[in-house]
Order: sequence, then C-alpha cells, then structure tokens
Amino acid sequence: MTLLSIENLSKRFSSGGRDIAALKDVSLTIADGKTLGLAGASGSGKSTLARILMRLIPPDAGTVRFEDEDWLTLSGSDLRRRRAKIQMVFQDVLGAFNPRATVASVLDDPLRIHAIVPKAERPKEIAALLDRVGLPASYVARSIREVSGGQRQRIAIARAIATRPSLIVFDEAVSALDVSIRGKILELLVELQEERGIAYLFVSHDLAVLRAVSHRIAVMDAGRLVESGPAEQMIENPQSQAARALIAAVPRLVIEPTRDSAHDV
Ligand SMILES: Nc1ncnc2c1ncn2[C@@H]1O[C@H](COP(=O)(O)OP(=O)(O)OP(=O)(O)O)[C@@H](O)[C@H]1O
Repeated sequence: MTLLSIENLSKRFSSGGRDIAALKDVSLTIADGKTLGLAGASGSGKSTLARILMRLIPPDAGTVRFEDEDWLTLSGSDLRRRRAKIQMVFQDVLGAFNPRATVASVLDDPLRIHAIVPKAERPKEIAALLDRVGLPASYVARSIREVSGGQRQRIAIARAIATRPSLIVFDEAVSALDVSIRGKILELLVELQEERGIAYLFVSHDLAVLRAVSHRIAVMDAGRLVESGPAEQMIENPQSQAARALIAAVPRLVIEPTRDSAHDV
C-alpha cells in the first residue's frame, strides 16, 4: 500500500539576486513500512524535499498525499492531530534540541503535546523508549549536551518513535557518526522498522548508508529526480550519470551486503 505520494513538486529560492530551482517537478512514492533512500550530491534538493514534507516550507507547485489525505492543505487542529504521524531526525541533534534540556524533557514533550499516554504513565513510557534505543533509564536526568553524538542520535530516534509515527524522515541522520556507531544505529533502525512497520525516507549523499537501509533508492540531480528503483538494481545497474558518480564515491559499495540479501525482504 502507498503511504506517501508526492506529485510534481517544485520549489524555487531567490538568494543574492540569483533564482535557484531547488526542486523541479519531483514525483515519488513511499510504501507502508518500507524505506526509500533519497540520494544526491550536495545542493541537489534533498533537504528541500524533506522540509516541504515536514511542512517547514511550502512548495511553489505540486501535491503530497499522506495516509489518503491532502497533506499540504491540512491546517489547524487537523494538522496538529496528524503531525505526530510524520517525524524527522536531523544530522545536528544538538542544534535541533535545547542543549540544556534533560533527556526526560526531550522525550516528555512529544508524549505530552500529542497526548500519547496519560500523564501518570509518561515516566514509564520514557524509560521504555530509552530501553528500546539501547540507553539506560538513568539517562533521563542527563542534559542533551552531556551525552555523546551517538547517544544523542539514539535519543532523537526515541523521540521520533514516541509519537508512533507511520513515517520518519532522516536527513543525513548518521552522516556525522563514526563508522562503527553508524552501523549500530542503522541496525537499530532496521529492527525498529521491522517491529513497528514504520516507513522511512532516508536522505543521504552516502550510497553505502542508503544501501544498508533502503528497499528502493531515488537519485536527485540539480532539483530533478533522475532515477529510482529497487536498491540493489540501482546500485548494480545505475542509469544516470548522477547515480554513477555517487557509486564511484564509495569504492567498497559493490562487495558489501545489501539490506535485501541480509534481511530477505
Ligand atoms: N532557504 C534557501 N534560500 C536560498 N537557497 C536555498 C535555500 N534552501 C536551499 N537553497 C538552495 O536550493 C538548492 C537545493 O538545496 P538543498 O539543501 O535542498 O540540497 P541538498 O541536496 O539537501 O544538499 P545538502 O546535501 O548539501 O544538504 C541549493 O542550491 C541550495 O543552495
């Protein structure tokens, strides 16, 4: 079943007297419980697409259907009610959260705002969320700046799953992490998806990362979607120059196992 369907999305920016077409007529779909990897060089329009989906900026043209609703025209209480269903994890978690906030308050906010569980049950829910992302319950008292980059990313994941979303958008969410920590976080994300049926839009310039998590991969180049298909097929038989350039940037890509072969999905 299609969870999200983007049609003919376009967005221009003007900056310093220049007119930039950040997105040109982009269409794509994401299936329930599956991962679409969105690849592309810096400036190709990936973050613009993610920001439009999160309703942070409006597009100039195009439509987004999410869970059979016209997502971009939802407003007021309808939008507030539905917002919980799409969550986002950024690269820069420290920038996204107040660094002095405690882990408890970072996780309590979404539970309270979206009334996920009754107030009396929130501490138990927070402990369960921390446990699910591999952190001890004692972390509730720490501030965001006191925890390591990998732990912070686990907290961001706990916060994202707190509202029981059907889609999580990851924007370069593991790019800043060391390779070994990155691998563990990607494993956690694959597990969470299989357990909870959450769909992912995984934005990255790194095809090795996308290969580990994606069922399908779409490639952007200068605002256009130039290629999309099953992850394995895209990597073994790229059709576009943009895809070939991304593959050439990851020398070990062709011999590493894919999600499809490793998890049989
Ligand atoms: N607020 C803005 N004002 C002006 N130009 C912008 C703005 N946001 C994005 N752009 C431009 O739009 C184009 C697409 O940017 P976008 O950030 O979507 O690309 P990206 O693929 O996510 O790149 P990166 O991987 O570097 O984040 C770029 O040329 C960028 O400079």
